[in-house]
Amino acid sequence: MIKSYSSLPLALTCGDPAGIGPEVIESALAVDGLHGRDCVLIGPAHWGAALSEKLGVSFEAVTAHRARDFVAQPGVPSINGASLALAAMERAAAGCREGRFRGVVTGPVSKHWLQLAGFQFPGQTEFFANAWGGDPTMAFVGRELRVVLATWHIPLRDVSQALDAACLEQAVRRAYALAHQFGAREPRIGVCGLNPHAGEGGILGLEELEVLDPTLDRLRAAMPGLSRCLPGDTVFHRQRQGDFDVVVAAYHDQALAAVKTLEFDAAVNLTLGLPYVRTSPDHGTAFDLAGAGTADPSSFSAALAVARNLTGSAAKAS
Ligand SMILES: NC(=O)c1ccc[n+]([C@@H]2O[C@H](COP(=O)([O-])OP(=O)(O)OC[C@H]3O[C@@H](n4cnc5c(N)ncnc54)[C@H](O)[C@@H]3O)[C@@H](O)[C@H]2O)c1
Ligand SMILES: N[C@H](C(=O)O)[C@H](O)COP(=O)(O)O
Repeated sequence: MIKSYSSLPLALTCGDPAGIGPEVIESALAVDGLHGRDCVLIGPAHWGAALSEKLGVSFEAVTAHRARDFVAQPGVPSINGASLALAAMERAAAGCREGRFRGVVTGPVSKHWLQLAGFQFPGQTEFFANAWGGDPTMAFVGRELRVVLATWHIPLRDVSQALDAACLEQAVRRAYALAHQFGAREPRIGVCGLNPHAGEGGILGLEELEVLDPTLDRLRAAMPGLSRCLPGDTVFHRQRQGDFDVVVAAYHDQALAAVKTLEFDAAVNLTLGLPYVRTSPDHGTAFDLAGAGTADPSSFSAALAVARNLTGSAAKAS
């Protein structure tokens, strides 16, 4: 009998084993209604075996590429730890392609340490796009905030050039689809300008007048709820008041400063445009906290919930 898609497990990757990934996964699963029984953990043997015994969750062990017996110390990042995190991502990506997993929730990794271990991508978003095919878009969904990024892992000085009509159109279309997916019948999309006060009529920058607003004006025929460029400093305030289903941000920190300030515990990093669902908590490796047992697992729990929502739950909560 062919397994239905929604009966496949979700892969949960450990993230950097010296960061808070392993412990937030453990804490999240301990209070999870399913105890992760619709999931497969991927990470270091000692961690996964203990959790598997405690919660009955399935587990696949991976090792650092060149040090099979490496054991990470919390708070002490290393090339071997990053290599193990990468092995977990590789296993999860391959498992989706092979029809073993229905999606992936990734633990946080350090881009810096991954690069030292030979990783060729700016982040996990680009890694999974390369592994699966597809043209990714970074998005965050929280309690009240939903935001799609037009650009993300690029230096700030390159944003103006990258933010052309095609880039903005893709972000707007994905924001529109995301709003639909989350139940909006006639999506209202608020779009941040690039410059202070959305350029203030050209006094503070010309990108809005020359590129962004003409693109939005063209797209509005098919998407009547699409704004013109709005000042990025107030658009999230307006979203919380209920004006927009999804906001499109021009660049990484325009979105994430708001998201992480207001909803650090609740927001989820969701990669759009890929053939499989991939979510992640909004926080990083927090090496400064690892091992203390105080890391908040809420964003990981939320990432798991969003992945379940988008892929269909595989089992009944106990
Ligand atoms: N999902 C991901 O893979 C992801 C997301 C963001 C950052 N990162 C990576 O993480 C590394 C560290 O990034 P950073 O220092 O900018 O951000 P960070 O999120 O790791 O830490 C920022 C601050 O928030 C605290 N914090 C983070 N998560 C917490 C939690 N669950 N509970 C309580 N406090 C928490 C940390 O102790 C720290 O003070 C970087 O290499 C970055 O690339 C990865
Ligand atoms: N840009 C994300 C954030 O700040 O939360 C984060 O770095 C994760 O990116 P990837 O999921 O592509 O690794």
